[in-house]
Amino acid sequence: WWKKSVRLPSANFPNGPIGLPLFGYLSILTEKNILVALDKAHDQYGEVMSVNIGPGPRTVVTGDYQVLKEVFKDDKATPRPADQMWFHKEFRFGDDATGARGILFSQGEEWHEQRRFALRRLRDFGLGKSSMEELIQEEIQQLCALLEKEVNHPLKMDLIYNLSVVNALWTLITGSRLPLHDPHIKELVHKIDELVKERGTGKLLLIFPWLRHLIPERIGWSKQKRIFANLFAFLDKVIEEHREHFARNKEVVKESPNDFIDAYLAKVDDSSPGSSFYGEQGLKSLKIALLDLLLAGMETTSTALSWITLYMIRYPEVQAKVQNEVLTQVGRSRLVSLEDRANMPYTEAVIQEVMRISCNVPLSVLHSAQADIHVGSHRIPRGTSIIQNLHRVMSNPRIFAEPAKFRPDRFLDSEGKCYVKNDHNIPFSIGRRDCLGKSLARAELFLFFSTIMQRFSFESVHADLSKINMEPIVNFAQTPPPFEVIIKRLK
Ligand code: HEM
Repeated sequence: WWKKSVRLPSANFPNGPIGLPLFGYLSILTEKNILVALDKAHDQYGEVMSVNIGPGPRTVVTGDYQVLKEVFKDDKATPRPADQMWFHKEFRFGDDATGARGILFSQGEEWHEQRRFALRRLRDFGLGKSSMEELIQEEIQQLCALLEKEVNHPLKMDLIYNLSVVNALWTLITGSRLPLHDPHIKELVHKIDELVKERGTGKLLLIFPWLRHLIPERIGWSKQKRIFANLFAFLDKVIEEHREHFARNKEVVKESPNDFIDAYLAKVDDSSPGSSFYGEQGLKSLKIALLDLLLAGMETTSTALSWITLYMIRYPEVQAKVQNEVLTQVGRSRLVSLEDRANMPYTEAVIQEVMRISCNVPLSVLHSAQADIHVGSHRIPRGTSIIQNLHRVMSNPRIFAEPAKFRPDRFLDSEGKCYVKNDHNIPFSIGRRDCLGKSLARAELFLFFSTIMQRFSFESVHADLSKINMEPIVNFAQTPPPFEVIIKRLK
Protein backbone atom coordinates (compact mmCIF):
# COMPACT_ATOMS: atom_id res chain seq x y z
CA TRP A 1 0.00 0.00 0.00
CA TRP A 2 2.78 2.35 0.96
CA LYS A 3 4.78 1.68 -2.19
CA LYS A 4 1.67 2.26 -4.25
CA SER A 5 0.86 5.56 -2.57
CA VAL A 6 4.39 7.03 -2.74
CA ARG A 7 5.55 5.82 -6.12
CA LEU A 8 5.33 8.09 -9.14
CA PRO A 9 2.14 7.27 -11.06
CA SER A 10 4.10 7.24 -14.33
CA ALA A 11 7.67 7.59 -15.55
CA ASN A 12 7.15 11.18 -16.70
CA PHE A 13 5.26 12.30 -13.57
CA PRO A 14 7.19 15.09 -11.75
CA ASN A 15 9.75 13.58 -9.38
CA GLY A 16 10.02 14.40 -5.66
CA PRO A 17 10.99 13.15 -2.21
CA ILE A 18 9.75 9.76 -1.13
CA GLY A 19 7.15 10.11 1.62
CA LEU A 20 6.91 7.95 4.73
CA PRO A 21 3.94 5.66 5.28
CA LEU A 22 1.05 7.65 6.76
CA PHE A 23 3.08 10.86 7.28
CA GLY A 24 4.05 11.55 3.66
CA TYR A 25 6.86 14.06 3.09
CA LEU A 26 7.93 14.33 6.71
CA SER A 27 9.76 17.67 6.37
CA ILE A 28 6.35 19.35 6.09
CA LEU A 29 5.81 18.46 9.74
CA THR A 30 9.39 18.77 10.99
CA GLU A 31 10.82 21.85 9.20
CA LYS A 32 10.18 25.35 10.54
CA ASN A 33 7.18 25.57 8.22
CA ILE A 34 5.77 24.05 5.03
CA LEU A 35 7.38 26.74 2.83
CA VAL A 36 10.87 25.88 4.06
CA ALA A 37 10.13 22.18 3.51
CA LEU A 38 8.91 22.79 -0.05
CA ASP A 39 11.88 25.08 -0.82
CA LYS A 40 14.23 22.27 0.17
CA ALA A 41 12.42 19.82 -2.07
CA HIS A 42 12.32 22.31 -4.99
CA ASP A 43 16.09 22.85 -4.65
CA GLN A 44 16.59 19.12 -5.05
CA TYR A 45 13.87 18.16 -7.54
CA GLY A 46 13.28 21.35 -9.54
CA GLU A 47 10.45 23.80 -9.93
CA VAL A 48 7.90 21.20 -11.01
CA MET A 49 7.96 18.37 -8.48
CA SER A 50 5.64 16.23 -6.39
CA VAL A 51 5.25 15.39 -2.70
CA ASN A 52 3.03 13.21 -0.55
CA ILE A 53 1.10 15.37 1.89
CA GLY A 54 0.11 13.02 4.70
CA PRO A 55 -1.15 9.66 3.51
CA GLY A 56 -2.70 11.11 0.32
CA PRO A 57 -1.51 10.50 -3.25
CA ARG A 58 1.24 12.64 -4.75
CA THR A 59 0.49 16.34 -5.15
CA VAL A 60 2.31 18.31 -7.85
CA VAL A 61 3.92 21.55 -6.63
CA THR A 62 5.15 24.20 -9.01
CA GLY A 63 6.98 27.39 -8.23
CA ASP A 64 7.86 28.32 -11.79
CA TYR A 65 6.19 31.42 -13.23
CA GLN A 66 6.16 30.25 -16.86
CA VAL A 67 4.69 26.88 -15.89
CA LEU A 68 1.97 28.50 -13.78
CA LYS A 69 1.17 30.89 -16.61
CA GLU A 70 0.87 28.07 -19.11
CA VAL A 71 -1.03 25.58 -16.92
CA PHE A 72 -3.56 28.05 -15.49
CA LYS A 73 -4.24 30.10 -18.64
CA ASP A 74 -7.38 28.08 -19.42
CA ASP A 75 -9.79 25.70 -17.73
CA LYS A 76 -7.56 22.62 -17.59
CA ALA A 77 -6.52 23.26 -13.98
CA THR A 78 -9.42 25.29 -12.57
CA PRO A 79 -11.13 22.54 -10.50
CA ARG A 80 -10.49 22.12 -6.79
CA PRO A 81 -9.37 18.64 -5.63
CA ALA A 82 -12.13 16.13 -5.01
CA ASP A 83 -10.43 14.67 -1.92
CA GLN A 84 -11.44 17.72 0.13
CA MET A 85 -15.09 16.93 -0.36
CA TRP A 86 -15.40 15.67 3.25
CA PHE A 87 -14.94 19.30 4.31
CA HIS A 88 -17.29 20.77 1.72
CA LYS A 89 -19.97 18.21 2.50
CA GLU A 90 -19.99 19.51 6.05
CA PHE A 91 -19.82 23.26 5.39
CA ARG A 92 -20.58 24.00 1.73
CA PHE A 93 -23.57 21.80 0.90
CA GLY A 94 -21.13 19.72 -1.12
CA ASP A 95 -21.71 16.33 -2.72
CA ASP A 96 -19.53 13.96 -4.71
CA ALA A 97 -21.46 14.41 -7.93
CA THR A 98 -21.60 18.21 -8.16
CA GLY A 99 -18.89 19.46 -5.77
CA ALA A 100 -19.35 22.38 -3.37
CA ARG A 101 -21.68 25.36 -3.60
CA GLY A 102 -20.48 29.01 -3.70
CA ILE A 103 -17.41 30.39 -5.48
CA LEU A 104 -14.22 29.31 -3.74
CA PHE A 105 -14.66 25.53 -4.06
CA SER A 106 -17.33 25.04 -6.72
CA GLN A 107 -16.61 23.22 -9.98
CA GLY A 108 -17.25 23.32 -13.70
CA GLU A 109 -20.21 25.23 -15.09
CA GLU A 110 -21.48 26.03 -11.59
CA TRP A 111 -18.20 27.77 -10.77
CA HIS A 112 -18.29 29.67 -14.09
CA GLU A 113 -21.82 30.88 -13.38
CA GLN A 114 -21.17 31.83 -9.77
CA ARG A 115 -17.87 33.58 -10.47
CA ARG A 116 -19.23 35.48 -13.47
CA PHE A 117 -22.24 36.64 -11.47
CA ALA A 118 -20.17 37.69 -8.42
CA LEU A 119 -17.71 39.64 -10.55
CA ARG A 120 -20.43 41.42 -12.49
CA ARG A 121 -22.48 42.26 -9.44
CA LEU A 122 -19.56 43.43 -7.33
CA ARG A 123 -18.67 45.67 -10.25
CA ASP A 124 -22.26 46.97 -10.44
CA PHE A 125 -22.22 47.76 -6.74
CA GLY A 126 -18.94 49.53 -6.74
CA LEU A 127 -15.85 47.60 -7.81
CA GLY A 128 -13.76 49.92 -9.98
CA LYS A 129 -16.18 52.82 -9.65
CA SER A 130 -16.15 56.06 -7.72
CA SER A 131 -18.91 54.65 -5.48
CA MET A 132 -16.46 51.98 -4.30
CA GLU A 133 -13.88 54.65 -3.59
CA GLU A 134 -16.39 56.60 -1.51
CA LEU A 135 -17.32 53.46 0.36
CA ILE A 136 -13.69 52.66 1.22
CA GLN A 137 -13.01 56.28 2.12
CA GLU A 138 -15.91 56.20 4.56
CA GLU A 139 -14.31 53.20 6.31
CA ILE A 140 -10.91 54.89 6.36
CA GLN A 141 -12.34 58.03 7.97
CA GLN A 142 -13.88 55.90 10.72
CA LEU A 143 -10.62 54.04 11.21
CA CYS A 144 -8.62 57.29 11.37
CA ALA A 145 -11.01 58.56 14.04
CA LEU A 146 -10.28 55.41 16.05
CA LEU A 147 -6.51 55.77 15.54
CA GLU A 148 -6.74 59.41 16.62
CA LYS A 149 -7.91 58.23 20.06
CA GLU A 150 -4.86 55.98 20.38
CA VAL A 151 -2.22 58.60 19.51
CA ASN A 152 1.00 58.33 21.57
CA HIS A 153 -0.01 55.05 23.24
CA PRO A 154 1.30 51.60 22.36
CA LEU A 155 -1.41 49.87 20.38
CA LYS A 156 -1.70 46.14 19.67
CA MET A 157 -2.28 45.81 15.92
CA ASP A 158 -4.37 42.68 16.32
CA LEU A 159 -7.65 42.98 14.31
CA ILE A 160 -7.23 46.76 13.92
CA TYR A 161 -7.86 46.70 10.15
CA ASN A 162 -10.28 43.77 10.04
CA LEU A 163 -13.37 45.73 11.11
CA SER A 164 -12.91 48.38 8.44
CA VAL A 165 -12.08 45.88 5.70
CA VAL A 166 -15.01 43.61 6.47
CA ASN A 167 -17.34 46.59 6.64
CA ALA A 168 -16.44 47.69 3.11
CA LEU A 169 -17.31 44.19 1.89
CA TRP A 170 -20.41 44.08 4.05
CA THR A 171 -21.67 47.30 2.48
CA LEU A 172 -21.16 45.87 -1.03
CA ILE A 173 -22.97 42.69 -0.05
CA THR A 174 -25.83 43.94 2.12
CA GLY A 175 -26.21 47.56 1.09
CA SER A 176 -25.70 48.96 4.58
CA ARG A 177 -22.70 49.63 6.75
CA LEU A 178 -22.33 48.96 10.44
CA PRO A 179 -20.64 51.35 12.84
CA LEU A 180 -17.21 50.09 13.93
CA HIS A 181 -18.36 49.65 17.53
CA ASP A 182 -21.43 47.66 16.43
CA PRO A 183 -21.47 44.34 18.32
CA HIS A 184 -22.68 42.50 15.18
CA ILE A 185 -19.70 43.42 13.09
CA LYS A 186 -17.29 42.75 15.96
CA GLU A 187 -18.82 39.32 16.37
CA LEU A 188 -18.58 38.66 12.63
CA VAL A 189 -14.92 39.67 12.50
CA HIS A 190 -14.01 37.53 15.48
CA LYS A 191 -15.76 34.53 13.99
CA ILE A 192 -14.00 34.84 10.63
CA ASP A 193 -10.66 35.43 12.32
CA GLU A 194 -11.15 32.42 14.58
CA LEU A 195 -12.09 30.31 11.61
CA VAL A 196 -9.07 31.27 9.54
CA LYS A 197 -6.75 30.76 12.52
CA GLU A 198 -8.41 27.47 13.38
CA ARG A 199 -7.97 26.26 9.80
CA GLY A 200 -4.31 27.11 10.22
CA THR A 201 -3.69 25.48 13.57
CA GLY A 202 -5.78 22.55 12.37
CA LYS A 203 -2.93 21.66 9.96
CA LEU A 204 -3.07 18.11 11.25
CA LEU A 205 -6.75 17.99 10.43
CA LEU A 206 -6.03 18.93 6.83
CA ILE A 207 -3.36 16.25 6.51
CA PHE A 208 -5.19 13.53 8.47
CA PRO A 209 -8.90 14.33 8.07
CA TRP A 210 -9.98 11.03 9.63
CA LEU A 211 -8.71 12.29 13.01
CA ARG A 212 -11.93 14.28 13.23
CA HIS A 213 -13.78 11.07 13.98
CA LEU A 214 -11.35 10.07 16.75
CA ILE A 215 -10.45 13.29 18.57
CA PRO A 216 -12.82 15.97 17.23
CA GLU A 217 -12.33 18.31 20.17
CA ARG A 218 -8.51 18.15 20.27
CA ILE A 219 -8.03 18.41 16.53
CA GLY A 220 -10.18 21.56 16.37
CA TRP A 221 -13.00 19.95 14.35
CA SER A 222 -15.70 20.61 16.97
CA LYS A 223 -14.59 24.21 17.27
CA GLN A 224 -14.75 24.69 13.49
CA LYS A 225 -18.27 23.30 13.45
CA ARG A 226 -19.34 25.71 16.19
CA ILE A 227 -17.79 28.71 14.40
CA PHE A 228 -19.38 27.79 11.04
CA ALA A 229 -22.75 27.32 12.78
CA ASN A 230 -22.51 30.82 14.30
CA LEU A 231 -21.40 32.32 11.00
CA PHE A 232 -24.27 30.66 9.14
CA ALA A 233 -26.79 31.87 11.73
CA PHE A 234 -25.44 35.39 11.15
CA LEU A 235 -25.72 35.08 7.36
CA ASP A 236 -29.17 33.40 7.56
CA LYS A 237 -30.51 36.41 9.42
CA VAL A 238 -29.34 38.91 6.78
CA ILE A 239 -30.56 36.70 3.93
CA GLU A 240 -33.94 36.26 5.61
CA GLU A 241 -34.37 40.04 6.01
CA HIS A 242 -33.55 40.49 2.32
CA ARG A 243 -35.95 37.71 1.30
CA GLU A 244 -38.81 39.30 3.24
CA HIS A 245 -38.11 42.63 1.59
CA PHE A 246 -37.82 40.91 -1.81
CA ALA A 247 -41.15 39.10 -1.36
CA ARG A 248 -42.91 42.40 -0.67
CA ASN A 249 -41.17 44.50 -3.34
CA LYS A 250 -40.19 41.98 -5.99
CA GLU A 251 -40.60 44.16 -9.07
CA VAL A 252 -38.86 47.18 -7.56
CA VAL A 253 -35.91 45.10 -6.32
CA LYS A 254 -35.58 43.33 -9.67
CA GLU A 255 -35.63 46.66 -11.47
CA SER A 256 -32.97 48.17 -9.26
CA PRO A 257 -31.34 45.86 -6.72
CA ASN A 258 -29.75 47.68 -3.83
CA ASP A 259 -26.94 45.25 -3.11
CA PHE A 260 -25.37 41.87 -3.91
CA ILE A 261 -27.98 39.85 -1.98
CA ASP A 262 -30.87 41.63 -3.73
CA ALA A 263 -29.30 40.94 -7.12
CA TYR A 264 -28.74 37.30 -6.18
CA LEU A 265 -32.36 36.83 -5.05
CA ALA A 266 -33.55 38.36 -8.33
CA LYS A 267 -31.34 35.92 -10.22
CA VAL A 268 -32.72 32.97 -8.19
CA ASP A 269 -36.25 34.10 -8.98
CA ASP A 270 -35.55 34.32 -12.72
CA SER A 271 -33.63 31.03 -12.97
CA SER A 272 -34.82 27.81 -14.48
CA PRO A 273 -33.94 24.18 -13.64
CA GLY A 274 -30.36 23.31 -14.56
CA SER A 275 -28.98 26.64 -13.38
CA SER A 276 -26.92 26.74 -10.15
CA PHE A 277 -29.13 29.67 -9.10
CA TYR A 278 -32.34 27.71 -9.32
CA GLY A 279 -34.57 27.02 -6.32
CA GLU A 280 -33.26 25.66 -3.03
CA GLN A 281 -29.79 25.07 -4.48
CA GLY A 282 -29.66 28.72 -5.52
CA LEU A 283 -30.42 29.83 -1.96
CA LYS A 284 -27.77 27.49 -0.56
CA SER A 285 -25.30 28.86 -3.10
CA LEU A 286 -26.14 32.41 -2.04
CA LYS A 287 -25.23 31.64 1.56
CA ILE A 288 -21.93 30.01 0.58
CA ALA A 289 -21.08 32.77 -1.90
CA LEU A 290 -21.44 35.31 0.94
CA LEU A 291 -19.32 33.13 3.19
CA ASP A 292 -16.65 32.86 0.49
CA LEU A 293 -16.51 36.59 -0.15
CA LEU A 294 -16.16 37.34 3.55
CA LEU A 295 -13.65 34.55 4.23
CA ALA A 296 -11.51 35.26 1.19
CA GLY A 297 -11.77 39.03 1.43
CA MET A 298 -11.34 39.98 5.06
CA GLU A 299 -8.33 38.22 6.49
CA THR A 300 -6.19 38.58 3.35
CA THR A 301 -6.59 42.35 2.97
CA SER A 302 -6.33 43.04 6.72
CA THR A 303 -3.20 40.89 6.94
CA ALA A 304 -1.62 42.78 4.03
CA LEU A 305 -2.31 46.09 5.83
CA SER A 306 -0.80 44.71 9.04
CA TRP A 307 2.31 43.64 7.14
CA ILE A 308 2.60 47.13 5.61
CA THR A 309 2.39 48.62 9.11
CA LEU A 310 5.07 46.26 10.44
CA TYR A 311 7.42 47.11 7.57
CA MET A 312 6.86 50.84 8.16
CA ILE A 313 7.94 50.61 11.81
CA ARG A 314 10.95 48.49 10.84
CA TYR A 315 11.98 50.82 7.98
CA PRO A 316 11.10 54.41 9.08
CA GLU A 317 13.12 55.86 6.18
CA VAL A 318 10.73 54.13 3.74
CA GLN A 319 7.75 55.42 5.70
CA ALA A 320 9.15 58.97 5.53
CA LYS A 321 9.49 58.72 1.72
CA VAL A 322 5.88 57.53 1.39
CA GLN A 323 4.68 60.39 3.60
CA ASN A 324 6.69 62.85 1.57
CA GLU A 325 5.13 61.55 -1.64
CA VAL A 326 1.59 61.70 -0.23
CA LEU A 327 2.05 65.24 1.05
CA THR A 328 3.64 66.41 -2.21
CA GLN A 329 1.01 64.86 -4.48
CA VAL A 330 -2.12 65.19 -2.36
CA GLY A 331 -1.36 67.66 0.42
CA ARG A 332 -2.87 67.50 3.88
CA SER A 333 -6.48 68.47 3.41
CA ARG A 334 -7.71 66.69 0.27
CA LEU A 335 -8.75 63.02 0.44
CA VAL A 336 -6.44 60.63 -1.39
CA SER A 337 -8.15 59.19 -4.45
CA LEU A 338 -7.42 56.24 -6.72
CA GLU A 339 -6.49 58.71 -9.44
CA ASP A 340 -3.49 59.74 -7.33
CA ARG A 341 -2.03 56.25 -7.66
CA ALA A 342 -0.50 57.06 -11.06
CA ASN A 343 1.43 59.96 -9.49
CA MET A 344 2.61 58.02 -6.44
CA PRO A 345 5.07 55.45 -7.80
CA TYR A 346 6.99 55.06 -4.54
CA THR A 347 3.86 54.27 -2.49
CA GLU A 348 2.81 51.74 -5.12
CA ALA A 349 6.30 50.19 -5.08
CA VAL A 350 6.19 49.85 -1.28
CA ILE A 351 2.80 48.06 -1.44
CA GLN A 352 4.09 45.73 -4.16
CA GLU A 353 7.26 44.95 -2.23
CA VAL A 354 5.38 44.22 1.02
CA MET A 355 2.97 41.97 -0.90
CA ARG A 356 5.93 40.18 -2.46
CA ILE A 357 8.03 39.67 0.62
CA SER A 358 5.17 38.83 3.00
CA CYS A 359 3.34 36.69 0.42
CA ASN A 360 0.03 36.59 2.14
CA VAL A 361 -1.42 33.40 0.63
CA PRO A 362 1.84 31.58 -0.13
CA LEU A 363 0.44 28.36 -1.59
CA SER A 364 -2.71 29.89 -3.11
CA VAL A 365 -5.72 27.55 -2.96
CA LEU A 366 -5.33 23.94 -4.15
CA HIS A 367 -6.21 23.21 -7.78
CA SER A 368 -6.50 19.92 -9.63
CA ALA A 369 -6.07 18.74 -13.20
CA GLN A 370 -9.31 18.53 -15.20
CA ALA A 371 -7.59 16.53 -17.95
CA ASP A 372 -4.07 15.24 -18.50
CA ILE A 373 -1.67 18.19 -18.50
CA HIS A 374 1.70 18.22 -20.27
CA VAL A 375 4.39 20.49 -18.82
CA GLY A 376 7.71 20.19 -20.66
CA SER A 377 8.66 16.53 -20.38
CA HIS A 378 6.18 15.92 -17.54
CA ARG A 379 2.68 14.53 -17.73
CA ILE A 380 0.27 15.33 -14.89
CA PRO A 381 -2.68 12.92 -15.06
CA ARG A 382 -6.29 14.02 -14.70
CA GLY A 383 -7.38 14.41 -11.06
CA THR A 384 -3.89 15.18 -9.67
CA SER A 385 -3.86 17.96 -7.04
CA ILE A 386 -1.67 20.93 -7.91
CA ILE A 387 -0.17 23.47 -5.50
CA GLN A 388 0.77 26.88 -6.89
CA ASN A 389 3.85 27.82 -4.87
CA LEU A 390 3.45 31.61 -5.14
CA HIS A 391 6.02 32.11 -2.39
CA ARG A 392 8.63 30.34 -4.55
CA VAL A 393 7.85 32.52 -7.60
CA MET A 394 8.01 35.73 -5.59
CA SER A 395 11.30 34.83 -3.92
CA ASN A 396 13.08 33.69 -7.08
CA PRO A 397 16.55 35.32 -6.85
CA ARG A 398 16.88 35.40 -10.65
CA ILE A 399 13.89 37.74 -10.84
CA PHE A 400 14.04 39.46 -7.45
CA ALA A 401 17.73 39.89 -6.48
CA GLU A 402 18.34 39.24 -2.77
CA PRO A 403 14.70 38.24 -2.31
CA ALA A 404 14.81 38.23 1.50
CA LYS A 405 15.68 41.95 1.53
CA PHE A 406 12.95 44.58 1.70
CA ARG A 407 13.72 46.81 -1.27
CA PRO A 408 10.74 48.77 -2.66
CA ASP A 409 12.98 50.34 -5.33
CA ARG A 410 13.06 47.03 -7.21
CA PHE A 411 9.64 48.16 -8.48
CA LEU A 412 10.99 51.52 -9.70
CA ASP A 413 12.91 52.46 -12.85
CA SER A 414 16.66 53.19 -12.69
CA GLU A 415 16.00 56.85 -11.85
CA GLY A 416 13.60 55.86 -9.09
CA LYS A 417 10.84 57.96 -10.63
CA CYS A 418 8.44 55.56 -12.33
CA TYR A 419 6.71 52.46 -11.01
CA VAL A 420 7.73 49.34 -12.95
CA LYS A 421 5.31 46.42 -12.90
CA ASN A 422 6.83 42.97 -12.50
CA ASP A 423 4.60 40.17 -13.84
CA HIS A 424 6.28 37.68 -11.51
CA ASN A 425 4.78 39.38 -8.46
CA ILE A 426 1.60 37.30 -8.19
CA PRO A 427 0.14 37.54 -4.66
CA PHE A 428 -3.35 37.16 -6.16
CA SER A 429 -2.35 34.01 -8.06
CA ILE A 430 -2.53 33.75 -11.84
CA GLY A 431 -4.79 32.54 -14.63
CA ARG A 432 -8.48 31.75 -15.01
CA ARG A 433 -9.17 31.16 -11.33
CA ASP A 434 -7.11 33.96 -9.81
CA CYS A 435 -8.40 36.17 -6.97
CA LEU A 436 -11.87 37.45 -7.68
CA GLY A 437 -11.44 40.43 -5.35
CA LYS A 438 -8.06 41.69 -6.51
CA SER A 439 -9.32 45.07 -7.80
CA LEU A 440 -11.08 45.71 -4.50
CA ALA A 441 -8.03 44.57 -2.52
CA ARG A 442 -5.63 46.74 -4.56
CA ALA A 443 -7.86 49.77 -4.16
CA GLU A 444 -8.19 49.18 -0.42
CA LEU A 445 -4.47 48.74 0.14
CA PHE A 446 -3.62 51.95 -1.70
CA LEU A 447 -6.33 54.08 -0.11
CA PHE A 448 -5.92 52.78 3.45
CA PHE A 449 -2.12 53.02 3.39
CA SER A 450 -1.78 56.41 1.75
CA THR A 451 -4.57 58.05 3.77
CA ILE A 452 -3.09 56.81 7.06
CA MET A 453 0.36 58.01 5.96
CA GLN A 454 -1.15 61.43 5.18
CA ARG A 455 -2.08 61.81 8.86
CA PHE A 456 -0.05 59.49 11.09
CA SER A 457 3.35 57.88 11.59
CA PHE A 458 3.86 54.39 12.96
CA GLU A 459 6.72 53.99 15.42
CA SER A 460 8.15 50.93 17.06
CA VAL A 461 7.96 50.29 20.78
CA HIS A 462 11.58 49.06 20.51
CA ALA A 463 14.42 51.61 20.44
CA ASP A 464 16.54 49.06 18.58
CA LEU A 465 14.64 48.39 15.34
CA SER A 466 16.61 45.24 14.62
CA LYS A 467 14.82 43.71 17.64
CA ILE A 468 11.46 43.85 15.81
CA ASN A 469 10.29 40.34 15.09
CA MET A 470 9.54 40.03 11.35
CA GLU A 471 9.20 36.23 11.36
CA PRO A 472 5.88 35.26 9.70
CA ILE A 473 3.44 32.81 11.24
CA VAL A 474 2.86 30.35 8.43
CA ASN A 475 -0.53 28.70 8.19
CA PHE A 476 -2.89 28.77 5.25
CA ALA A 477 -1.89 32.45 5.19
CA GLN A 478 1.39 34.10 6.23
CA THR A 479 0.51 36.47 9.03
CA PRO A 480 2.81 38.86 10.89
CA PRO A 481 3.76 37.99 14.46
CA PRO A 482 1.76 39.94 17.09
CA PHE A 483 3.19 43.44 17.40
CA GLU A 484 2.52 46.86 18.89
CA VAL A 485 2.96 50.32 17.40
CA ILE A 486 3.00 53.82 18.76
CA ILE A 487 0.86 56.06 16.62
CA LYS A 488 2.04 59.64 16.20
CA ARG A 489 0.21 62.48 14.53
CA LEU A 490 2.11 63.55 11.40
CA LYS A 491 3.70 66.94 12.12
C1 HEM B 1 -4.53 41.27 -0.23
C2 HEM B 1 -5.68 40.69 -0.44
C3 HEM B 1 -5.93 39.39 -1.14
C4 HEM B 1 -5.06 38.40 -1.52
C5 HEM B 1 -3.55 38.35 -1.31
C6 HEM B 1 -5.85 37.37 -2.17
C7 HEM B 1 -5.32 36.22 -2.71
C8 HEM B 1 -6.08 35.22 -3.30
C9 HEM B 1 -5.55 33.98 -3.83
C10 HEM B 1 -4.07 33.61 -3.86
C11 HEM B 1 -6.59 33.26 -4.29
C12 HEM B 1 -6.53 31.85 -4.90
C13 HEM B 1 -6.63 31.90 -6.40
C14 HEM B 1 -6.52 30.53 -7.04
O1 HEM B 1 -7.19 29.59 -6.60
O2 HEM B 1 -5.73 30.39 -7.99
C15 HEM B 1 -7.80 34.01 -4.07
C16 HEM B 1 -9.07 33.60 -4.43
C17 HEM B 1 -10.22 34.32 -4.15
N1 HEM B 1 -10.30 35.57 -3.59
FE1 HEM B 1 -8.73 36.70 -2.98
N2 HEM B 1 -7.17 37.74 -2.16
C18 HEM B 1 -7.27 38.98 -1.56
C19 HEM B 1 -8.42 39.73 -1.38
C20 HEM B 1 -9.69 39.35 -1.75
C21 HEM B 1 -10.89 40.14 -1.58
C22 HEM B 1 -10.95 41.56 -1.01
C23 HEM B 1 -11.95 39.36 -1.98
C24 HEM B 1 -13.43 39.70 -1.96
C25 HEM B 1 -14.06 40.41 -2.77
C26 HEM B 1 -11.41 38.11 -2.45
C27 HEM B 1 -12.16 37.07 -2.96
C28 HEM B 1 -11.63 35.91 -3.48
C29 HEM B 1 -12.45 34.81 -3.99
C30 HEM B 1 -13.98 34.77 -4.02
C31 HEM B 1 -11.56 33.83 -4.43
C32 HEM B 1 -11.92 32.50 -5.08
C33 HEM B 1 -11.90 32.67 -6.59
C34 HEM B 1 -12.34 31.39 -7.33
O3 HEM B 1 -12.25 30.31 -6.77
O4 HEM B 1 -12.78 31.55 -8.48
N3 HEM B 1 -10.04 38.14 -2.29
N4 HEM B 1 -7.46 35.22 -3.46
